[in-house]
Amino acid sequence: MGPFPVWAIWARYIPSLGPISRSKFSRSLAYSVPCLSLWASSTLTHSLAAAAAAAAAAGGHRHHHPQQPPSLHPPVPTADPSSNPHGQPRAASESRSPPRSARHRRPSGPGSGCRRRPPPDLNAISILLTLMQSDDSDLKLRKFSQKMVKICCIGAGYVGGPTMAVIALKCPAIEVVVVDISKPRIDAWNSDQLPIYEPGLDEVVKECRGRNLFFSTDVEKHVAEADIIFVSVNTPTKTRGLGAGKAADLTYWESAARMIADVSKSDKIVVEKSTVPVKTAEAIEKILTHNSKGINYQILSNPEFLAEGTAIKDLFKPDRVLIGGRETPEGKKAVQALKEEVYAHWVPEDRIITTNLWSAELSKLAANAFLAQRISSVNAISALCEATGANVSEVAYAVGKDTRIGPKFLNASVGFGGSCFQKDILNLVYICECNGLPEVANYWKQVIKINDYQKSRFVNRVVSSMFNTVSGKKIAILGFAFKKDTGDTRETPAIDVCHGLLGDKAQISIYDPQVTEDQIQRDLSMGKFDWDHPRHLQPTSPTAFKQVSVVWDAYEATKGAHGLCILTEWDEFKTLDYQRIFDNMQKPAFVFDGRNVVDPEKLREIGFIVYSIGKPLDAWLKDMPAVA
Ligand SMILES: NC(=O)c1ccc[n+]([C@@H]2O[C@H](COP(=O)([O-])OP(=O)(O)OC[C@H]3O[C@@H](n4cnc5c(N)ncnc54)[C@H](O)[C@@H]3O)[C@@H](O)[C@H]2O)c1
Ligand SMILES: O=c1ccn([C@@H]2O[C@H](COP(=O)(O)OP(=O)(O)O[C@H]3O[C@H](CO)[C@@H](O)[C@H](O)[C@H]3O)[C@@H](O)[C@H]2O)c(=O)[nH]1
Repeated sequence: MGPFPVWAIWARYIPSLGPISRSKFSRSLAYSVPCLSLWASSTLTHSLAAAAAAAAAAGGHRHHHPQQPPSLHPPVPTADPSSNPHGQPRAASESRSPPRSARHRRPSGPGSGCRRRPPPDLNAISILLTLMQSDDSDLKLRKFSQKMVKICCIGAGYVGGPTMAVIALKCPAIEVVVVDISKPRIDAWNSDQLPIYEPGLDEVVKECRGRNLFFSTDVEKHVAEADIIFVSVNTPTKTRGLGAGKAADLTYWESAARMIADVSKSDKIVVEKSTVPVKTAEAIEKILTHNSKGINYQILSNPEFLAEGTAIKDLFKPDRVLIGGRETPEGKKAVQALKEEVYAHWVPEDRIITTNLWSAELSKLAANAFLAQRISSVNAISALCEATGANVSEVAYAVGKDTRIGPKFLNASVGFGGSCFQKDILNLVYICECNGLPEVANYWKQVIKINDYQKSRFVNRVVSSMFNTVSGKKIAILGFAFKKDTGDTRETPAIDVCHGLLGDKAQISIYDPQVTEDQIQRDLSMGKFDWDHPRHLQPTSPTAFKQVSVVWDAYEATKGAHGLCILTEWDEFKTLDYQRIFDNMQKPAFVFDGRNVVDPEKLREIGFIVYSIGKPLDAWLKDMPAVA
């Protein structure tokens, strides 16, 4: 099969979006082998052995794929400037540092934003040190280098990019190609300015790119050549039809599976990296085997547990790697192959867990539900703290000291955000409902309800404290990303807080060190769940919010403001000159700390009226209703 333009691939494999070649699909159904022969561990081993021989002949394990187009290797200087996705194809320049002087200029127009990167931190330094030490571990692992395995990852996003970069780093004998339908995103991966900001990522990519790590839009070619295919595409919440607002939309997964079936000529291990509903592997298996043309596929579930902002650290030292497969001899061999060929290169044996497929798929949803539940638990307690005079930090500390509970993930906040928690819990809720378990569904729904309550409670505090109206008042928003150390704004609580304030006609001035004006305007105008589609498919309203301005400096954002809201826990917000901020604000000057990053007592000494989530209330706030 010859090379295919990216858009053609898209149209071809998504029935609802383009003219899929249905006749072709029926044909392949007709000629597919009706009975899937045994998973060819032998066949795969043969192909691996053949590749190994080729690699040996090529003279070493730092193999460059002979067919790798040369254009993949040199950095591509610019990406589509209009691409600043909501976690989707993002212009390379967007998360990067403008010259210092430029930071004082307000960005205007789509894609004009350049954000500075925080100075190198200890985390990045420790990653560099690990990189320097990795030569040593490579030596230990040369035994694997006799085999040349080729990996292709479909989806060059927050998961596909970093995970594959780390696999390439830790497994120099494996060639890893990350493919995507988005050209701007691939261009950015091939440039000096990567499409996502993640501490330590640049160093890892620089080490491997062009050696055994490649980024390409030639999806079909690399899928056809791969032994192991990771699928790390979007799995958004459905917005229409059956299960709308809850169920996972598997359009992108299905299109990837159909494409794999169509272009494969050799046996494959297909790995679910995306977070998917339980039993997705069964559906994928059906698509692949009905189109198999005698090719053997093994489907594995290998969910990703990295958190943004610490992705590289998490990938270097995962708490666990989970691999689920069929409990057949062939399934077990595929699990072993992924374990030994890939993860055993750097992950200790006792951290690699193997399970059946459904346990692995469900564990991912369950893990996120448990994590989010902790945050909703502490946030629920934060409301009670405010009502009673208890301090949520003290309560969380005391509770977390119980070794059965533990101290992590007990920071009260304005609410959890990010692309995963809400989506995955909704997915879990839907699965429970489909399995006739409404009580279980309602239990998990409550985690999201408390999260929504926490966000609206915060907005109510702002409005009610400021004489029950913010109409025409300038409110500064410090922090828009869903957490620190990332430029990602997907499901950030800042969106809901801004909508709440805009609903009361506030004038909003936003500063975030990593998020651009274009992105913020897109976020505020996008429909619920629309953000989780590839950029070119995201519907957005063309109108920008005139009451919203985005500035490059916290002092600029707060100048003349009546109140300021801290919505992301960026370290720099701890050390701002709050006296200077106070002097330049309207009086009375309010601080609403949604992340508990400032010391409320110190700020009160300056003269601020301070609200901190779950902390004893300022005398001023005590007289105000908790709910406006
Ligand atoms: N972001 C996280 O921290 C995280 C962590 C663990 C798991 N996950 C899960 O991983 C999956 C991917 O998440 P992400 O944050 O990387 O998303 P993302 O939007 O950043 O990346 C997905 C990429 O897939 C591409 N894509 C979609 N369909 C494609 C196709 N048919 N062929 C080729 N490319 C295609 C898109 O263009 C996009 O670049 C989701 O299921 C998510 O729930 C995310
Ligand atoms: O004590 C806490 C911890 C987190 N948060 C908030 O919770 C959200 C999610 O944070 P975090 O879990 O650190 O980031 P994610 O990148 O969303 O990672 C989660 O979602 C990923 C996608 O599935 C999983 O892979 C990770 O294991 C899981 O931690 C953010 O808004 C945080 O500010 C709190 O409010 N309080």
